[in-house]
This record gives sequence, structure tokens and C-alpha cells, in this order.
Amino acid sequence: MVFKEQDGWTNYTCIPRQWEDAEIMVLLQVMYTDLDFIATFNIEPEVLQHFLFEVYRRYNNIPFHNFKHCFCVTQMMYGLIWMTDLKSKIDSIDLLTMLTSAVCHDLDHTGYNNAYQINARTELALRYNDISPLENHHSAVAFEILEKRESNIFRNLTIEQYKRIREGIIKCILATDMTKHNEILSKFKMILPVFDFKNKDHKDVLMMILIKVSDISNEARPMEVAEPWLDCLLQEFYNQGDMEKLEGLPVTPFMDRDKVTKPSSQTGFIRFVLLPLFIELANLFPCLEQHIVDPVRKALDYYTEMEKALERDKQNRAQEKATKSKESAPGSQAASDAQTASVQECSKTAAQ
Ligand SMILES: Nc1nc2c(ncn2[C@@H]2O[C@@H]3COP(=O)(O)O[C@H]3[C@H]2O)c(=O)[nH]1
Repeated sequence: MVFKEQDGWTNYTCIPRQWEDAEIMVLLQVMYTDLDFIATFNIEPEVLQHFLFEVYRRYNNIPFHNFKHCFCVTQMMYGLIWMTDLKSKIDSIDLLTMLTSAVCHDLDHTGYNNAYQINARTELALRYNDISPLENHHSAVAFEILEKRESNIFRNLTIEQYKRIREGIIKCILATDMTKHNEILSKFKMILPVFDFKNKDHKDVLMMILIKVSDISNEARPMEVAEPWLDCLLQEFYNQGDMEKLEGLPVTPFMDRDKVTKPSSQTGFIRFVLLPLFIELANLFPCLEQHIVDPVRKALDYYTEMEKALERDKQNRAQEKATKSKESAPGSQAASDAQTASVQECSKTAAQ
């Protein structure tokens, strides 16, 4: 199989941006097959195809939160399941919940975050009373797709199983709202010393952590994969910042193109969000240290260097500008030297 652990980590971090959407859809089917979901839950291949096609149709053509991002997140979730040997620790329903949550987690994302939705009083903010408008919407669209018999991959599940999976998917998708980040991470840290895979509350928190890690895992990929994704993310951020300025709304600080640079955006995010989250997950699964923590530390070094270089460049340019304006200012030493030279030149010519 394409993604099995023995194939090596690089297969989990391949370059999906270069793959065609049709190929991605096949790879997603492979994941469902490979995790035994087709056999265990009697999912008909044509229903799975229909479901994935509907999912594909409901991702928008925007710079970052598009179908390829959905694939990356699902691929990371799939990789995490294999690397942590989760199959031997939690049951198939939970695994199916996690993979399907990853597939659906950003359905119909508009490219503008919750802050914008709320400040601009969009239809989504009104519908969901400003409570995680996007994540509520992603989850609702997922179940709209699943309501149709021809694309309901859960149609052969028992009522009890369906209920459990619906509850799990809603919980996982809502957990991707970053305003819930500290709350979820604190819960995880608290239960970590006594973590028990048989305890439902513990398992629920772990599932939320796993989708969160998958969702923001670009920097765990090789730099040649991660950096173009960052460019896409910044493009989407800057679009929103521009729109907020245009509409007279509060400008989201990390989306303001006049204030945020590529390295400044990453150093803070890696230091304060990624590493603290990834390190906790690696405390439960030490094997993840090399796969997700180490590459993120390297990315931090890379962007710290880039930030320093940018700062040096800025200082050099400021110095050059100051020297130039000094030279051209009337009465300055440089100007008077130039003037003297030119007078001397003139008088020499006149004398000849
Ligand atoms: N600065 C930065 N933010 C990120 C990165 N990856 C994810 N995010 C943010 O984390 C958020 C997770 O939820 P969203 O996908 O809604 O939006 C994402 C971005 O705002 C990253 O690599 N750098």
C-alpha cells in the first residue's frame, strides 16, 4: 500500500500540491480501504466514491483552505494512526470518525476566518450566533452530504453506531476552532499522566488533539512542501486583512500585510502553538518526536534565521537611506565637499 509505515515517513509528507484532484480522491479511497473501513462497515465502493466527489465539490477554490489542504490533513491523520499503532488501542468506529472528520473538517470554507464572519455579521455568524460559525458550518455541510443515501458512507451502520460517529465527527470538527486551543490542550495535559485508552473522556480529548495536530501540521513536512503552503496561507490571510481594511472592520493583526512577514508569522506560531501541542502528543507517543517535533524545531531555526536576515536587511536599508539623505541635504559636509570640488573644477576650466 502507498502509505504504510514501513514505506517511511516521506510518504506521509509527499507533495500533494502537485497531485491532480482525481489522484487525491483515489488516495483517499486507499486510506479507507487500508484501514479496513470498507470491510468492517460494509461501505460500498461507489458510495465512497460518491461521498468523496461530493466532498471535493464542496471545497472552494481558495488559496489555502481547499481540497488539497483537506487531503494533507487527512493524510497526516492517517499517518498518525499508523505511526502510533492506534488500531490496537481504540476501536474502528473512532478511527473512522477521525479519518472522516479530517476529510470534512473545512468543507465550504470561504477563506475568511471566524473573526471576520463575526465582525462582518455574515450569514454564517448570524446562523450560528457567533459560536464557531465556520466549524459549525463545516460539520453541517458534512452531514448534508451524508444525508443523501447515495453518498452516505455510514448507511450500513446500526443506529447506535451512526449516533456515535455523528457525535464524534461534530466534536472533532468543532475542536479545530483555534479559540478552543488552550482549553483542549490544558485538558490533555491534565489527563496525560494517567491516560487510559479505555476511558471515553480521555479518548475524546485525544481524538480532538489528533485532528488539531493534523490540521496545523504543515511545518512537520519537509521544507520544500511546507513553505509553499505557508505562502498560500499568507495569501489567504492578506486577502482577509485587505478586505477588513476595505470594509472598515478591525484588522486581524496576523493578517495585516503591512505588519506580518513570512518569518514573523511562523516563529511565533511555532513557538507558542505548534511546539507546545506537538510535544504533548509526543509525550503520549514518544515515536512521534522524530516525525513531528524534530522537523518543527528545524522549521523554527529556519524561520528564526530568515527573520534575523530580514532585520539585518531592514537596518542596512535604513542606514543607506540615512546616508543618502545626509549627502543630498544642503549644508551637509558631503554636499559642501561636492560643491567645493565642482567650484574648483569650474575655476580650472575658466583659467584654461
Ligand atoms: N502562522 C501560521 N498559522 C497557521 C499555520 N497552520 C495553521 N495556522 C492557523 O491555524 C489555524 C487552524 O485553523 P484554520 O484552518 O481555521 O486556520 C489556521 C491558521 O489560522 C502555519 O503554519 N502558520
